[in-house]
Amino acid sequence: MLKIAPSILSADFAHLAQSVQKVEQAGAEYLHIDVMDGHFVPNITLGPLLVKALRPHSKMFFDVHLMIEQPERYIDDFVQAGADLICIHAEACTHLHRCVTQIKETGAKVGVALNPHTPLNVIQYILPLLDLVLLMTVNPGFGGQKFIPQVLPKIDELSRLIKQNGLTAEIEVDGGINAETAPLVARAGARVLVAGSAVFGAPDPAQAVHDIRRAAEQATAAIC
Ligand SMILES: O=C(CO)[C@@H](O)[C@H](O)COP(=O)(O)O
Ligand SMILES: [Fe+2]
Repeated sequence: MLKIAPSILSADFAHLAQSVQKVEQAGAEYLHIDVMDGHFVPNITLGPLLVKALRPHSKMFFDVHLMIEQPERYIDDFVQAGADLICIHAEACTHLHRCVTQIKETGAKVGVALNPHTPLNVIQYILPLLDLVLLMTVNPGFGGQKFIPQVLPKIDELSRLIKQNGLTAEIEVDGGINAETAPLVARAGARVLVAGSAVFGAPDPAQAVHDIRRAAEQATAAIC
């Protein structure tokens, strides 16, 4: 089943709880929370305190995307704050397997994110441990960037790898996803679609969630 994950990076931070409730009522399954440290990426966003503040306002699955160096320092804090899944960047971890294991031991789900240029083989041997692989379709750091189409064959390759090996990891895509690009990534095999500016920058965020889902579902229905 296809899941829509609005990214709060493009939401109105002064009215965050209301913005989150709008997309939850529209049926979005995941809430994508972008954490940036000003080192791994040039931008700085938010920390566990904000996740904790939002938690009582939503039953959505909190998908926390850590764009931070040495994420092992903050995993426990984000899980205690209410994260359901922690996604770390392969490029930000010297000991990726150790970080993945640390997340699993908290009881949270675990994801690994790959930048557009990073090959799939960096996660080849730990793929069976993962609940989710996040393929970045922009260079991380900012919302509102243009989709990078060169990632499409990578989505397709990962999708085949997961199927061929009988694995269960979900493929998430993040960056430049809207009703035009959603069909492309869904056709390639992505099943969790992050959308920030296309949802929270739209005049009607609830309608935007429906439009992205419909566009992706029509594309996958056409394959079957
Ligand atoms: O992780 C990131 C950016 O680094 C994303 O989650 C963005 O928030 C997506 O924003 P849009 O490209 O959908 O506007
Ligand atoms: Fe993200």
